[in-house]
Amino acid sequence: MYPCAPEDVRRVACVGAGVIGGGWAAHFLARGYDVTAWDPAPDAAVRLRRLIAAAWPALEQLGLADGASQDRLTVTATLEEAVADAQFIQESAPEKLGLKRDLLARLDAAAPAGTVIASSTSGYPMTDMQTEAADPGRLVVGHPFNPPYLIPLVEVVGGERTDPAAVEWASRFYEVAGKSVITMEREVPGFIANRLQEALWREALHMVANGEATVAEIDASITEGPGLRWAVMGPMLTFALAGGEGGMAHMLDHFGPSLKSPWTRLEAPELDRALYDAVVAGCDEAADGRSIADLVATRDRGVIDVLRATGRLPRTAEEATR
Ligand SMILES: NC(=O)C1=CN([C@@H]2O[C@H](COP(=O)(O)OP(=O)(O)OC[C@H]3O[C@@H](n4cnc5c(N)ncnc54)[C@H](O)[C@@H]3O)[C@@H](O)[C@H]2O)C=CC1
Ligand SMILES: C[N+](C)(C)CC(=O)CC(=O)[O-]
Repeated sequence: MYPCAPEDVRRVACVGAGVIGGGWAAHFLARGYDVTAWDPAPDAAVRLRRLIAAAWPALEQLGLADGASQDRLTVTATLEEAVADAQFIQESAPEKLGLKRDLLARLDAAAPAGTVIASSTSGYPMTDMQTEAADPGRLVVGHPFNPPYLIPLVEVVGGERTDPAAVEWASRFYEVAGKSVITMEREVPGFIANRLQEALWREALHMVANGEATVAEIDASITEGPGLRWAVMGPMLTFALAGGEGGMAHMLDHFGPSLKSPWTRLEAPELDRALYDAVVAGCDEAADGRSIADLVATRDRGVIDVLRATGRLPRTAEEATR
């Protein structure tokens, strides 16, 4: 049914080549795949090659697969050419439901029979996106994190009409391609990680809107605080340690009653013009004159340092050869 086993994939198509599609293309190239890409924007090829070139130093530090090369990228003139021989397709077009529905149906019509098609959507359930496709069984969500070439996690989930075997195939493929995979049994709004991030972001926006904290204070509260722990242990195990020898049970007995109010207090904030402007201005101030390219390079260096420090990457040349 599938064109090949996940282990035998050689050609991947990336459709939509902005921040995320470009990041996926960089990741797949670094893993030694041939990548075809299509994006309707007139300047897409130039932007894509620039993004991949900027990511490449970080990818070299992570370690390139044998034969990996930026030259294995082909940017095609049409969507049909991009997917004609693809053994896996990653869709990363704008987050608009109608566009995703039409595009996934078009990809389904053009792709070789059985090729799995994954959407990078950061929130739409596949059930809502697969409505127009003739073969919805091969459509899955493969939700990455920015940048996909550095952040290991991808959340995989199907829709009501997805064949569970396609979810399994996609999860295995991502693993082979070097990702850390969470395969979800059922659709959940925002998947897992974005649901958590959205809760944090909702509170952050409320604090900016109410003048309770600045953008800089919000960022520092995470990078100087819980963010340091979260790269090592998730929020659950981290809080279990807050209970001392009594672990999570003591933590819940001790703090549960006092936490009930903050859990239920706030609705989504109104993203009005004043809040929009305050968040944008706060981020400009936090960037302190650094360009987006400078910030990307700083983030990439920092994430690699964290991956090394937490043992996900070798710390020294000696460790790398062990
Ligand atoms: N930016 C982020 O942090 C993350 C985004 N995502 C998801 O990835 C997807 C892409 O988002 P970004 O890369 O951030 O957006 P982006 O705006 O950077 O890139 C979107 C690209 O799609 C192209 N495009 C427009 N119409 C298209 C069409 N009909 N077919 C194919 N391509 C088309 C645009 O020219 C553009 O290059 C979205 O579904 C988003 O939710 C997922 C995880 C993180
Ligand atoms: C902002 N975002 C919702 C598009 C973020 C994601 O979907 C994942 C990420 O990179 O944090």
